Amino acid sequence: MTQAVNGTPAVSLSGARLSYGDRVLWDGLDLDVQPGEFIAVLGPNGSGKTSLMRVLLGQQKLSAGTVRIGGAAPGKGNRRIGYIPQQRALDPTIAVRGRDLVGLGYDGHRWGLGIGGMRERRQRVATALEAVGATHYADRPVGLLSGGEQQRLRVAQALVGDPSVLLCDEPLLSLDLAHQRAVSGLIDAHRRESGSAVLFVTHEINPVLPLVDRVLYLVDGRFRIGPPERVMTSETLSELYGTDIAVVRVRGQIHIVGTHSDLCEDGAHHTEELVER
Ligand SMILES: Nc1ncnc2c1ncn2[C@@H]1O[C@H](COP(=O)(O)OP(=O)(O)OP(=O)(O)O)[C@@H](O)[C@H]1O
Repeated sequence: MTQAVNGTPAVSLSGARLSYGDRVLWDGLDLDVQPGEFIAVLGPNGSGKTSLMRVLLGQQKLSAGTVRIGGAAPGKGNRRIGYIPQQRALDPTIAVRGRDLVGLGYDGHRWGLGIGGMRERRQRVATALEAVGATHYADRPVGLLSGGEQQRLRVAQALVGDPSVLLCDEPLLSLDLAHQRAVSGLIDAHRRESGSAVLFVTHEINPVLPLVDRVLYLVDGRFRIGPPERVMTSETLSELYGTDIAVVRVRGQIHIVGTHSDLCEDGAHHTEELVER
């Protein structure tokens, strides 16, 4: 993990609370994320993971506490946030080409590019497309691409602007194993080379387990923060879920064993780690 040059965390939440009406998603959340740090954000459906991303993007106000991105309030000033949103299939009638979609990620914080700037932009977009294996479909309309192909473009779009904070909301969904590895490798390389802090929402920790510095695990208003070996234990997860949960490690992978209703809000399926008893 890269240490902050001037000691300013890439992301800082202090006494953070988010509630919608009577429903408290999380409260008293203190979290400083250092440049280059990789945080996995875990928790069942509805525990507030995407809402946390929205707070960091400046799209959702905290109910209490403070949030800082690189020392400043989130929002318009923080142009170097890369965001890979939770996947939704794009409208099939969208005629924009993949190459143009990725270009928007480069333009986000640059205005009035001269000729040299345009050349640089073209090159950076081409490199990002190549890195996610999207070059061969970059000139097709994005609406006609498969879910996995669209997802790889979103990853390229988030990385092309060289973000200092990378927010990823289930970026591996609908990717095959080879592309899951390629995408997590790209995110890892980016944070190592440019010191970008990564907050990575996922229901399945195993594909990124070797990259994870700390886990933020949210359950029904409660949370735990710490390295995977401290948070992903039977004791901690049983406390968090308020019921008997067993965490089993098999060949370096983590499996959570509990009943379906123990692990899911409203009985909804939430995790591929789930092993029914
Ligand atoms: N603007 C809003 N107003 C009221 N309730 C909201 C709002 N946004 C989200 N919620 C509710 O807050 C809860 C948390 O939503 P969020 O999308 O953050 O959960 P999540 O942990 O990302 O879930 P999932 O794993 O299903 O993606 C949900 O019950 C959702 O319905």
